[in-house]
Amino acid sequence: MCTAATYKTKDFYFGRTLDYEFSYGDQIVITPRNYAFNFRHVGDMKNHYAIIGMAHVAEDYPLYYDAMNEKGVAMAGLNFVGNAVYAAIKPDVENIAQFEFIPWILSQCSSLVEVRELLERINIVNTPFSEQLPLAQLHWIISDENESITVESMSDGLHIYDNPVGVLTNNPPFPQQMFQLNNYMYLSPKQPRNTFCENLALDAYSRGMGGLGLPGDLSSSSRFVRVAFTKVNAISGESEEESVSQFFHILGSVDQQRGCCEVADGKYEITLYTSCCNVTKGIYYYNTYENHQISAVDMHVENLDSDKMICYPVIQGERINYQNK
Ligand SMILES: C[C@H](CCC(=O)NCCS(=O)(=O)O)[C@H]1CC[C@H]2[C@@H]3CC[C@@H]4C[C@H](O)CC[C@]4(C)[C@H]3C[C@H](O)[C@]12C
Repeated sequence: MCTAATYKTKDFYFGRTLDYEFSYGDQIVITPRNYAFNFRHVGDMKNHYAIIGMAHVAEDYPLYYDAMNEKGVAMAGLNFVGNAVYAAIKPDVENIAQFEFIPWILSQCSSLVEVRELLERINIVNTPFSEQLPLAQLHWIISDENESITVESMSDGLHIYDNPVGVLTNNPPFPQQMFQLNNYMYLSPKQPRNTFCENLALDAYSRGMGGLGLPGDLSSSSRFVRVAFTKVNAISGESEEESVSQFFHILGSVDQQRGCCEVADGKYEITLYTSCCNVTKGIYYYNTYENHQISAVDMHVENLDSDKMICYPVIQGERINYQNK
């Protein structure tokens, strides 16, 4: 399971949790403007917008999980198992392998308007990266500071949905996730009034009762509702520290603790990492299950005109700030 969300203060923020029982081995990867992307079916792209994100690197190629570009567009791939179906190669369209989708969009789009145009010509195809890395069944959220969309490639074709709430989890398909929010329209951060029965002396005996009924479990539909409620009500100051801190709290509402979600005998899904892109400034923040401290990589510190990939390892291990020794 995974969860993605957007957040706006002075700057625009986008990020995700990546929940799984093991890591593929990931790094924070920058592909500068002159790194050549050799697309499998549409040829080489020698220059493009610079990209930063979390990726597994194989054969000098960044297999991005989530990333943003220098123009303010961000996107993430989340599991969509049992529903994702990729197409066969077709003539007269842009055939993009599923693992190329993030580079394809982020290398050339400076806004969601441009993303929508590019998506009119795209065919997301079932070409695997390699024998060792077969097709991942994913769907995607793509955002800029003005809007978000969800992209789902299914057996009945490619679906592009407006995503007015700016969050995504896993199954079921996005329209069903949005529909279930109808069931929670009564939730509120305010204390409830007694509309149950005016003759009963009901008492709002605890704070937070306006949210009673918000699902608390780790299923993807429950995480969708929970993170949506948290995100739409979240308030913070506008500074970078206050915004980033608040963003981690929003995704913290759907954090997965080891032991609570068994996926096989003795194997547990956990939140391996949480990311927070400052999409306006090109700074990639993250923390991990084993390291709560927020680390950051700023793309604009690098030579973005280079033709070589730039990689930073994920920093693991808790750093505890002892105050008296
Ligand atoms: C496992 C993750 C989703 C986590 C998740 O949602 N777990 C819940 C399970 S459940 O849905 O709740 O049952 C996903 C998210 C992004 C994926 C990579 C995308 C690039 C690349 C694509 C290639 O084709 C295959 C290898 C590749 C490195 C992919 C590996 C893996 O697939 C990644 C990490």
